[in-house]
Amino acid sequence: MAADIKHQEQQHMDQVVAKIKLAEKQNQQKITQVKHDTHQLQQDFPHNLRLKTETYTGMMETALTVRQQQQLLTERENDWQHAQRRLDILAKMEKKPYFARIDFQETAGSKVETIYIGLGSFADRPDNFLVYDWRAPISSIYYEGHLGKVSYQTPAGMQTVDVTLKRQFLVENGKILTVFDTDETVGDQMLLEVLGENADTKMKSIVTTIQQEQNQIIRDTKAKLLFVQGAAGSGKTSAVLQRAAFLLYRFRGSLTSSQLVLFSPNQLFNDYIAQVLPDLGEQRMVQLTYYQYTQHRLPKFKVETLQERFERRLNPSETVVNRLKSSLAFHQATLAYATYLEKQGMAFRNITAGDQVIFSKEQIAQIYYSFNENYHLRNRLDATKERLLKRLARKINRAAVSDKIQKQLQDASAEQLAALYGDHPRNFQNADQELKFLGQQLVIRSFRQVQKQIKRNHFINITAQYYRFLKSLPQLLNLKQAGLTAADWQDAIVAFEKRTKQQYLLLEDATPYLQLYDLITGKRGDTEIKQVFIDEIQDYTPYQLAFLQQNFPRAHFTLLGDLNQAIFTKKASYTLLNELGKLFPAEQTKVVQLTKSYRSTRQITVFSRQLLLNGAAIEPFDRDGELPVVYTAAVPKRLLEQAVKQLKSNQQAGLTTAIICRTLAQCRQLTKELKQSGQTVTLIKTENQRLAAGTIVVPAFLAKGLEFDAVIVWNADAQEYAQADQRQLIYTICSRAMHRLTIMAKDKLSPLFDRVATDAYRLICLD
Ligand SMILES: Nc1ncnc2c1ncn2[C@@H]1O[C@H](COP(=O)(O)OP(=O)(O)OP(=O)(O)O)[C@@H](O)[C@H]1O
Repeated sequence: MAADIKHQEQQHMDQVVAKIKLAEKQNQQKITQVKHDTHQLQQDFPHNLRLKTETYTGMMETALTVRQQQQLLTERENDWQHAQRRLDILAKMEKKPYFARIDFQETAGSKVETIYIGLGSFADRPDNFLVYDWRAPISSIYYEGHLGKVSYQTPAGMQTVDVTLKRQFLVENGKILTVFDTDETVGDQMLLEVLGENADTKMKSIVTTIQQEQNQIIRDTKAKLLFVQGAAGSGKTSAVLQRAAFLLYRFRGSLTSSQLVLFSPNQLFNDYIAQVLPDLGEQRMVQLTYYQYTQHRLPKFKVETLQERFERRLNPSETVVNRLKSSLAFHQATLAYATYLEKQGMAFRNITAGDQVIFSKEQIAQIYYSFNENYHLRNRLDATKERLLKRLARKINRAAVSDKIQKQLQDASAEQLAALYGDHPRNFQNADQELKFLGQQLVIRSFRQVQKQIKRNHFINITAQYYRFLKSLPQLLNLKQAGLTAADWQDAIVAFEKRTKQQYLLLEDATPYLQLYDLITGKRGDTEIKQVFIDEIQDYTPYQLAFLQQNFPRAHFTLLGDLNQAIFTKKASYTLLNELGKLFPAEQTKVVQLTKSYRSTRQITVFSRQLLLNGAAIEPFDRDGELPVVYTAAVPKRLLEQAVKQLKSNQQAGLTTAIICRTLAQCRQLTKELKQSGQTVTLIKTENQRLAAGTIVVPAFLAKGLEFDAVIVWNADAQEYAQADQRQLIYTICSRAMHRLTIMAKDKLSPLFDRVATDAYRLICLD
């Protein structure tokens, strides 16, 4: 019976594949035709073009012809790109035309309809869809429910159908390997197959096995803020990438991938996920890290790096200062300070030429505050610039006829004078006019730098301004309420001053600094960006989110995170959700929880969730594996020997291993030792590296968001992980493992593991 079904389905697939191949051929012909047309257009163009430059109408005519030619070429180019993209999708579909079949009835007694769902849609004639795109409204029923009545969203409203069959296929190269008939949303069996595979260095799309709750994230089009809190490995990153692909499809014609931005935890991660959108047949979107976003706008500073942020140890008062600078209250204070600056308190720099002061800071301040109260900071700055440029022009005119300049002109050589004339026609009314003109040219040259300083806002001093803001803070908010004394705050200001002298900015200062800068210069947000996705949101501060919201005023935000993996913001992350409520109105916010973890085997998830104080809600996916193993030894050499053995055993099982240490220094040390023992390992030192194949040694802060077949947690002892706030870190590290987890500790395992039941792992003492 099953064999019959498989046979029939294969026959159907063969027919579809044949039609896809035909379409590929036609597409290829179209591409060849477009290429030929383009080539022809370019060749013929010089012959068809008659340059008419004598008269104005002639010139206009020529310009018009050139424009038409450009338009034709652009059209061809678009046709070509479109056909090429279609061809790419067809080539993929030829190998795997679809992965599911659904039979359903629209109303009781009506004809049973059958649809097939694949990576893209395919019709052999208009409206005769042999395959539906996974993002089409009707495809939603595959992801949304069991057999029986299922509702799905269409542009015209909700539709309900009666699903009578749900069939999934595992396909390779046009051949059906397995057929699953299921009553599940997306059957566990199929998921098991997919999850049992070994990891690649690139993330894969989950299009065939998207789960119901993930589908809600992917297909939401209403929320202005979509907040996803999900356990490690629950598919947040996967869902957001599918979501990007979905939105591009749903709003095709009005949304392009350049209007999407993804903020990711580090560059390594960008490399890891880079292939998903292209695999789904879409173009890549802009991906960047928050560090890149700020550092690029602060070229004169060295902004704190990920590693520095992670390894920096804060004393109690620094922790409170850090929390304050990260808060929405501090953001409010920045806005309030900007309002105050409309009346007084702006810090200016002299405008100079060499050592001569052209406009003093007092003069500039006087101009800046001379405008009436309707002028806000942006207009004030623009009006000041305008006034300064006018005054500069007057200065130039006066100086042009001064004795000093006229004397210089008399001494000038013929070449120098020719340079001053430039292209200007030499039809002056009289000699005075001519000398004035030459004088102006001479002065303009020496004042060019001054003009630049004015135009580029060099007369405003942002560092001094930010410093003044910090000093004014006690008037803007209640320090005591924030848990700080005046003396603590004073210390923080001194520390800031010291750092800025070395051109160094902590990440906690970088954002307020930029925010103040933007308020003063009136920088407008980027209205082109329509969707902002932020992964690992727990590592962002409320201040940063407020800043991003201002920078992308038209965008919808999708924020994904796991408060249990807050390895940078630690406890502070728990206030994030609260603070978010202040940024986005509740009626435009949707919160989705993902509790099932797909990445790891049941044993690994059960083990790692016990590391958390509130991990009980995390549901393991029922995929069986080995118990995690913990090795302890008093002699470090024993652990190293065991690590080498473990690497070999992992390799034999076909598993790629990542050894994760807490710090980069430990990674370096371990890499050295492993290499001395003859192991081939790659040390991941920076996020700018590529994820190499084979064993890697990687510090915890770079392993964020990634996953590996096997993980070895190095130095998991009491010395290394002693503090309560490292609980999230150790959870993050352990939850990177898909199939096998090994933990190595010198002497005694860290007390952070005390909560884990002893039957959740095997403990082996190597002494
Ligand atoms: N519906 C699904 N079908 C198949 N695989 C899935 C599905 N959902 C998640 N996975 C797999 O689970 C693993 C974890 O997914 P992902 O990295 O998206 O989770 P995450 O929530 O972002 O994790 P973390 O917070 O730990 O970084 C990936 O290998 C992904 O392919």
